[in-house]
Amino acid sequence: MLEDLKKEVYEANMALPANNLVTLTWGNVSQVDREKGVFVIKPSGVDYNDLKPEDMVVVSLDGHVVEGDLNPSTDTPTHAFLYRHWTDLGGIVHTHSKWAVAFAQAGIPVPAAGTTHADTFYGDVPVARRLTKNEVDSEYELNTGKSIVRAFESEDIDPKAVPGVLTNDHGPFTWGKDAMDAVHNAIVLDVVAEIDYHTMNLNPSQDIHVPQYLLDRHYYRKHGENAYYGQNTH
Ligand SMILES: O=C(CO)[C@@H](O)[C@@H](O)COP(=O)(O)O
Repeated sequence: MLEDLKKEVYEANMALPANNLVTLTWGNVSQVDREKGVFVIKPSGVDYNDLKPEDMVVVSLDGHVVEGDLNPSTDTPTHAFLYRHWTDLGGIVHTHSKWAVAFAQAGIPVPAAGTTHADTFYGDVPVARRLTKNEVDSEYELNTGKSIVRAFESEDIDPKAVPGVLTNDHGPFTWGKDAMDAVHNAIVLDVVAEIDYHTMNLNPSQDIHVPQYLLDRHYYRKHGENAYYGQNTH
């Protein structure tokens, strides 16, 4: 069952090493089928060179394996919580991409510093707070999902407008309308984190945030009913 979705999720997973977003096996992609109430995710710890579409694991939205011979990604409870909580999400990516992890480990949001950022993220990419020992010792991955949602709700950030987060001490999660869209956002996040790192070092005393009018212009020329970037017409 779900052979087309497994193929799509496999291809999205393979796009991670192709875009230098993963080292070894440190990443995972999933995509949900809302009608069937399941999502498909990469198996845990399998070398990308050995990965096959049929290895993808089908999981229910409450996080139980429905189909597949391999253990699903260890981050499955995080994906499941995000799909349950944010019902518009179609695909989720987690990586340990280097520049985003550097910001995550420093506990610093990726600032909305220029139009490269504004094209994809309508504001800073926030950091979900460090988990407590109790949260890590019991249901670590579920609590990671909860900490992500809390970061957005406490700062009143719309997850559709800012489709990514840094989990403190761990790394980035991004999402989108489907798995490939979430991969696109993971690529952008690592690029803008690298650019921001250099911008901050070149001029440490400057507030590097892009002005609101440029943030608006760049975000909305790619998103919403008045988008005109690329082949959009209205
Ligand atoms: O950080 C970790 C494991 O410690 C995971 O996020 C990462 O390596 C990906 O794990 P999976 O291979 O998807 O189980």
